Amino acid sequence: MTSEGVSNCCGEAEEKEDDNEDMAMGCYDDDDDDDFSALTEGNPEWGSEDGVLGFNEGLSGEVKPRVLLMGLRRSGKSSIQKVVFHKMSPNETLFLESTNKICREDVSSSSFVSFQIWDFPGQIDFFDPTFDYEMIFRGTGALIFVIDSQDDYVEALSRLHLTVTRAYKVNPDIHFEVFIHKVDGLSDDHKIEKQGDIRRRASDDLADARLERIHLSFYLTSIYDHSIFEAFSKVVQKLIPQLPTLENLLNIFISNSGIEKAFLFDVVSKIYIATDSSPVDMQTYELCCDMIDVVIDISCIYGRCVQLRAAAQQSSSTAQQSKAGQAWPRPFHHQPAPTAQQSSSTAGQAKLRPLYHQLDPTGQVRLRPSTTSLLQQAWLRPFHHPG
Ligand SMILES: Nc1nc2c(ncn2[C@@H]2O[C@H](COP(=O)(O)OP(=O)(O)OP(=O)(O)O)[C@@H](O)[C@H]2O)c(=O)[nH]1
Repeated sequence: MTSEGVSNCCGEAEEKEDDNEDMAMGCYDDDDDDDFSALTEGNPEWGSEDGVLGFNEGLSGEVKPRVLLMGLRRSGKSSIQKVVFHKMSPNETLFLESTNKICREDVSSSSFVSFQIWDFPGQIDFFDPTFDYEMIFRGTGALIFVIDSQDDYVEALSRLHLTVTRAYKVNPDIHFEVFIHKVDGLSDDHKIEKQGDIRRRASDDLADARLERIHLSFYLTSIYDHSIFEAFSKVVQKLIPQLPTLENLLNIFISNSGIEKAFLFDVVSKIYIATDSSPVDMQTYELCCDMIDVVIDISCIYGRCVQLRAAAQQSSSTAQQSKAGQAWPRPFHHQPAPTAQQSSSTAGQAKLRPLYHQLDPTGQVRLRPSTTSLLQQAWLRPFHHPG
């Protein structure tokens, strides 16, 4: 399953010309001028009367569930969005500027994966009377509240409580997801301890407000490993009404094929939208993610990939190659020159870079070290034909 549509909130637009893949970028930047005032009632503090959204669009087209990313400033909201949906490398998030307006992103990977992500500025006070939070929460499927685990989380917890209780009153069907984020800096014991403490305090706050019925799900996440993809997978799965059917099909698939574990992946984001009912082992998930990279790398070498040269232009100035990554050097001659639109699509290049980032200035295709090592492992392993 490949991603057809992902929209970018930062004014970049890309179109991928491929038979089956279109990436439509919807932008909510200074150029848009729509109904955002309906939300903010013209409050310029939100920085977006020229910004973000068409709230009437539900009337004209399909209504997609919303996934809201909320939390205090610098908790990591935009980084999560960029790493998961734009393939930004985690280190690049160090240079992200603070978000000062709501950004909406359409993710339309397939008929199963279709939602909008709204990234809220940390400093936004959406309970200001001039801010129509009811309108936001009404169409929301999941609210992800991001807590920086490396910071003092007392303020974050009171903000979480306020957000959840308000949202629940407007829409009790929202799934409340708490990402205890940036856990890469913590030891395993410390992670568990933090999670327990945050869970206990959040539950106590809800109990004090006699709102025990609100269910919060907690995840330990970091953009520096696969935990953020796993957590997002679980969030997205809750928005897929066909999930039980998909799980059943995967159960049937593994019981009839002898395969140990099956995931149904959205290839580009590496979110898995369903798996069979056996428990998910993180290492298996990571291995599958790496194998997807291998397949993409190889299909990029042998498949039809009109944007490769555009990616090469981007990569040639940035790629730092390690010796281990120089497997399969291969001259690259047959790609058509990019159209003006393609070559101007910096968003497209950014997205392609992690997938194809192994093109050097001379046009040699080079695989990522992880791809090379996986291929080596696969080739060194004895092959037993089932027959
Ligand atoms: N160590 C670590 N740092 C992270 C992680 N995720 C994000 N960061 C860093 O946290 C800082 C803030 O990230 P942002 O994504 O800009 O935070 P934000 O919540 O969108 O901030 P606002 O736009 O101000 O609301 C950046 O320097 C990121 O590199 C993580 O998983 N681990």
